[in-house]
Amino acid sequence: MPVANDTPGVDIEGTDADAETGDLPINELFQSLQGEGRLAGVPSVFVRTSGCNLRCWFCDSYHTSWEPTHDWFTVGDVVAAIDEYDADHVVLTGGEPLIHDSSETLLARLADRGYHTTVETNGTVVPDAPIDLASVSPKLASSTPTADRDPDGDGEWADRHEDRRLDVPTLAELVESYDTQLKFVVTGREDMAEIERLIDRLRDAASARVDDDDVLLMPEGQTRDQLESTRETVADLALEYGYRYTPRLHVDLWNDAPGT
Ligand SMILES: C[S@@+](CC[C@H](N)C(=O)[O-])C[C@H]1O[C@@H](n2cnc3c(N)ncnc32)[C@H](O)[C@@H]1O
Ligand SMILES: Nc1nc2[nH]cc(C(=O)O)c2c(=O)[nH]1
Ligand code: SF4
Ligand SMILES: [Mg+2]
Repeated sequence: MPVANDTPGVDIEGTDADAETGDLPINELFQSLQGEGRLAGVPSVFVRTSGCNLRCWFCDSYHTSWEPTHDWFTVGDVVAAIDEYDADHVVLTGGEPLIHDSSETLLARLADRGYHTTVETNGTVVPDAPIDLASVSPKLASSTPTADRDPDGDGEWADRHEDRRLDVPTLAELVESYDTQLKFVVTGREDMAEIERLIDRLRDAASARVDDDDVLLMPEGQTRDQLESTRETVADLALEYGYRYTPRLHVDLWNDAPGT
């Protein structure tokens, strides 16, 4: 269900509109196969919130970050919409779902109802909520929207993105609190030194283990054609470094069309 846009172009990040009402800005809600990560292939209901505290230049969900669009749903309405599907797995994504306090309420309600929940998050916020799989995608330097790569301007977001994108204590807390996969968007071999350094720092900072097979390399690409040029390189890097590779099944199957 793609939802209508009642507030075109409004930058909801940094506002507390949702905190006042308890409602969630929902960009889309649909059923598909989980396309990424450890649970790739599992039928799941996706809830995509709008608004993000980062601005990756490659964001495949442009209408939740660079130009957020959404309708406001009560948590009860979201639960009712999920219940319409015959599914055991729910994926809460965005945008950045964890910037909204009501995502915690939603996750608690879903746990009470017996759903398995995955949260797709950029790893800059630690929630207080039950989550079965924290699917954390820390953002590398190659994600920064410098003027030459900005999809929407001249690099106005670059400094804010750079300041916010990585916080090792926050990542350590996530790893300690939840069953976690670390899913890096890889643009090329140049990303590997930063990934290795970050994993080392995280292992030093966190009391929980971070195994090599909790680290997933995912090729950057919003379309089949773009993935065509990155996936083999990234698969080879996974083999070389001993990390896991994750496909992007929804791009391979449906070219990341809305609602897939
Ligand atoms: C749109 S994000 C939403 C969740 C959260 N903001 C985050 O970044 O993890 C969902 C997933 O898509 C990944 N992603 C976004 N754009 C991508 C691209 N162009 N290629 C590969 N993965 C991408 C993100 O890294 C994340 O794992
Ligand atoms: N099929 C499918 N799998 C996904 N896994 C993570 C997604 C996301 O956008 O967070 C996603 C998505 O958008 N579609
Ligand atoms: S953190 Fe996630 S939603 Fe936000 S801009 Fe990056 S990929 Fe898009
Ligand atoms: Mg996606």
